[in-house]
Amino acid sequence: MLSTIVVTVLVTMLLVLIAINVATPEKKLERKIEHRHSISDEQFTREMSVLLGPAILPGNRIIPLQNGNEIFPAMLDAIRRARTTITFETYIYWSGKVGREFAEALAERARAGVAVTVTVDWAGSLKMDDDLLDCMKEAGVNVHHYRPLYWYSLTRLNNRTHRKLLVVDGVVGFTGGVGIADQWLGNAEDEHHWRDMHFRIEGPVVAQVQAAFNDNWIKSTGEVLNGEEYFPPLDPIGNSPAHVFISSPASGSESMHLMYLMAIAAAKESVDLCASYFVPDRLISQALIAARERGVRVRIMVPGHYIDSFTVKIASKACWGPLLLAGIEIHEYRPTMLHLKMLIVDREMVSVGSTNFDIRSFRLNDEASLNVYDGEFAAAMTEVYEHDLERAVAYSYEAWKRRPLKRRLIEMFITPIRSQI
Ligand SMILES: O=P(O)(O)OC[C@H](O)CO
Repeated sequence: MLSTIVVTVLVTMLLVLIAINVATPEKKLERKIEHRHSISDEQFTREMSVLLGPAILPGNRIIPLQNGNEIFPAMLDAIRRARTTITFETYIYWSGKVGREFAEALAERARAGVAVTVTVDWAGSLKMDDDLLDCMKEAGVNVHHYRPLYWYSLTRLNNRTHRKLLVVDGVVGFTGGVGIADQWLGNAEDEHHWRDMHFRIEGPVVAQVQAAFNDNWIKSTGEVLNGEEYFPPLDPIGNSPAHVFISSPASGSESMHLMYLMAIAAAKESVDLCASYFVPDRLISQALIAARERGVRVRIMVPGHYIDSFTVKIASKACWGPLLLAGIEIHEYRPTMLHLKMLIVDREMVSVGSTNFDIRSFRLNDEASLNVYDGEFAAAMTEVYEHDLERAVAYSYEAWKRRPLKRRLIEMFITPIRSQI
């Protein structure tokens, strides 16, 4: 009898100890970041460099690509010109015309002797037929599924790689919002062709894109891809200072969150945000409102009627009230699904890449973003932003208050799980 009690007490203590260890994570960012310096201030870029990891490197050329019409030909052209190495990481890879073209182009290069390495997220590629994988594997492409479903990895099932990275011969890089699927074909001309941007990158910062690819490759395979064919010397080729940085729950998950908070806190004149999935947390909402209160014009562009996630649509709108009331502008893009992820601050800094403006991207997914600190580039991106804005309609606080009761009820169910969507 006594021994049963002792064993029960010991087992209970052990379970409590385990529960406390599991339920007491390290602290996340929870305090507001004050406005101390502006984007053009050297202190701002110095802090961005050291806090996010990779140094800001001068001498890059960043070419914006609009929609599938420009994005896919540019990526495929770079792949077809590869001489030594291709590294490619993507979240969405679905069967279809685009998926087939990429698989065949990658396979062709592998057959020609190029070392082709591909990381495809397991969940993001559930709609990818096996024949595309076979086509690549038979040609010698080294393809890995990121975090496939195994009984022993269930705790990591919710942490996907959402990164979108392509590097060819270590000298040309690409990142942006695009997935490998037919939704992105065309020129955003109707609801079947999404609006998105990707960026062709040349110059010293390409090495950071390569390093970002290596991060998950090492995690998946234990192998590092190095040597001159992956990291050649990269001379300055343009005028844009930039860096590429990553975030992951496995290491430095707060980088993205921190980057957005610091950039918004630094804003003096304007914050222009284009967010395909806009579900801000409390800190981000506070930061946007604080920026507005110190006179910053804050414009947020989100998808309107056309959005592929009903839950995001509901969770997003549920948080618009205080933002609109503070004078923040929210515009709904009309022609098609707006999938672009871009932040422009004070027409000085631009952030683009895979990162959505939601809690999943800040806390759960592996992301990679490119920050460019170049007024000329930011001005060009502001023009693009304003062109898109002409195809959007402003949403008002009055309209938000008039949301139907049914919608408010659904919001009550979705809001508690908004970090997961
Ligand atoms: O997660 P994203 O931003 O790559 O978007 C993918 C879409 O949700 C696919 O439906």
